[in-house]
Amino acid sequence: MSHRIPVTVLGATGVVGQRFVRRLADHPLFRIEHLAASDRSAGKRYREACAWRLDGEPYGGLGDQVMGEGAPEHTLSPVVFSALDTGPATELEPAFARAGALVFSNASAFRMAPEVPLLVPEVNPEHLELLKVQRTHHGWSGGIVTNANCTATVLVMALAPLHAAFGVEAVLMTSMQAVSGAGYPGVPSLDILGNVIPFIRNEEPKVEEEIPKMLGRFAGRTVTPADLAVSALCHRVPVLEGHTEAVSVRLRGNPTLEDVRAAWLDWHPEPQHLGLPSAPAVPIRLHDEEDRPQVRRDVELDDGMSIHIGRLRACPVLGVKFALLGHNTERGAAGGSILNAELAHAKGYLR
Ligand SMILES: NC(=O)C1=CN([C@@H]2O[C@H](COP(=O)(O)OP(=O)(O)OC[C@H]3O[C@@H](n4cnc5c(N)ncnc54)[C@H](OP(=O)(O)O)[C@@H]3O)[C@@H](O)[C@H]2O)C=CC1
Ligand SMILES: N[C@@H](CC(=O)OP(=O)(O)O)C(=O)O
Repeated sequence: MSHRIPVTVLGATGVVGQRFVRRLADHPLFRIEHLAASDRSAGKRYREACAWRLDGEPYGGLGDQVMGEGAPEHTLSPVVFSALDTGPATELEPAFARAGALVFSNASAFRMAPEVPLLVPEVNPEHLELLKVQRTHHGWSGGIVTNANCTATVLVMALAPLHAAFGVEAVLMTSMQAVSGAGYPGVPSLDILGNVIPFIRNEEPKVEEEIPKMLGRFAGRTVTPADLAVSALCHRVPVLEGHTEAVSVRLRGNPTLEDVRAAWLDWHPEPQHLGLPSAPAVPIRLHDEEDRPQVRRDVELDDGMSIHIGRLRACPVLGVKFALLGHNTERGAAGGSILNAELAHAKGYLR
């Protein structure tokens, strides 16, 4: 496996960063060269810089690796996975791209920049070509590819087959989001235990603007956002991992529930055709039981990379409604970013 591409993980101490490290520990295409986070962590061994919070081999076997300074002069690799907070990402991600790295980012800093792909490989693989526009625009040899907000990622995977088959006109989505979405230490236990908090800062506008970009049409140089209305109502609930979403949609032509179900079942997107290592065999798992999907029973299936849909039924207001579930820190973060990098590799952007 010596030909694996060296990578840097920025933000390696955090909730998402640790998941990157676990996934990359035995990845067939990538190997971790550098670990970095803030100045607080630089110079420490990885095991001293943070407490490992995941199952599996602690620290991905890299507990003794000394953490570097998160700047391209110190920790440049051809591929950079960024699990940085948005503030430091705004400065550091372009610095790494300028220095020649292809940065796969989880942060929201550049998601809506017109020249930056906002990528979910099953949904809009062609948007990756924006990298060429980006490189010309900035004169970079590297680049930035972002994944979407975790709530938006799960939602867009459910909407994409419906948009392709019928056209989505309107979406109303109410989320119940896990505490891991707020990073570590996140929401204080005294605030969230036995409680529901009907506010997550900036979450609703992110979902409402990211969905049309991802479903938008790429015409060689730009993405024209899809013409659909999205309304998001976001809530924090006392769940560890997994965002549940109650979704109502209005589709063109008022298809039947059977047509909707067939559109999901007939969806065979590009990552599955390409056999990308992190692509789940079945990206959408449909549940027929009356009380599924459930976080505790379903969200870890397929290493957290598939989404789950159940309770499909008629909506008297918008036409169709269903329950949706996805893993916020895997599909919605680390796993999604690594899948983006696998797609870039398959398309020849990485050697
Ligand atoms: N959690 C989730 O479900 C999702 C998160 N994201 C995004 O991923 C990113 C990481 O989130 P998450 O892991 O939850 O957050 P955490 O708060 O758990 O981790 C933040 C990471 O950023 C590092 N960091 C903080 N300040 C700086 C700085 N000034 N310079 C360099 N590094 C710094 C921290 O390092 P140190 O330990 O040294 O302080 C830590 O490694 C965020 O942009 C978030 O919005 C995206 C989708 C889903
Ligand atoms: N805000 C999301 C997680 C997140 O970090 O989103 P974003 O990457 O858009 O900042 C949540 O709290 O569940």
